[in-house]
Amino acid sequence: MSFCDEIWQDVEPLRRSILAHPFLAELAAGTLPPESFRHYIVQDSLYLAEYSRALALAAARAPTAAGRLEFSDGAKVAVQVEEALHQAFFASFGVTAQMAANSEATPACLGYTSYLSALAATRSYEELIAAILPCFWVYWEVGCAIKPRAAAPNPYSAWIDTYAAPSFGEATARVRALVDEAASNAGTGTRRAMADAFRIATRFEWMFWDSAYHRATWPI
Ligand SMILES: Cc1ncc(C[n+]2csc(CCO)c2C)c(N)n1
Repeated sequence: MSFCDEIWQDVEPLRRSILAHPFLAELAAGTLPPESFRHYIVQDSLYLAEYSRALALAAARAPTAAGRLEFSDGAKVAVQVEEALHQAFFASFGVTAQMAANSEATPACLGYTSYLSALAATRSYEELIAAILPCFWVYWEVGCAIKPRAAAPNPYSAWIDTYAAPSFGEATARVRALVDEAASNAGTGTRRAMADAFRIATRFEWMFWDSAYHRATWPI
């Protein structure tokens, strides 16, 4: 079994909770309240800006040309494609540039992005890319799970199609291969730290949707 297969199996209960989350169930059914989706896309814009930085730092530290290419491309795509998707949703869900500019990252969003930044600043390349992987892999799994059972027409179909696209599956497989390669050259301690980083980032993926579903704010 590859390292990625092992860590994927480790987070199986988390993945089950993600797939069963009402945010995704209602998104698939097309019944998710627009206010929850609006909250999600505004927070996701803030997330993507920071995620792109984490990818750029992973690119800078990648020991191989394949890693530098994949992560620098990912950093660019995170800004370009995802923001294009967001702009379209901003328009159709009534989010103005002003609303987006004035929004503040929620605890879930700031927790996730700060965690990635902390790994990039003070931990190994191996841990950083293990924490980067759930963003790809969890979204690919969610896209593939939702697409066949999504209601049609669905106000969220562009979002679903993005993450169920074969090209996105291919990008996920390439990042997975880079994580497997890093793990195969790493010692036991680093592999354990990679598994922890992967699990923590997967938890943050659940928290991100949960926070949007409840339209969370800071408690104080
Ligand atoms: C909270 C959150 N997690 C993951 C993604 C998905 N995603 C964001 S950037 C990227 C890779 C480069 O495009 C992927 C797959 C998201 N949008 N929001």
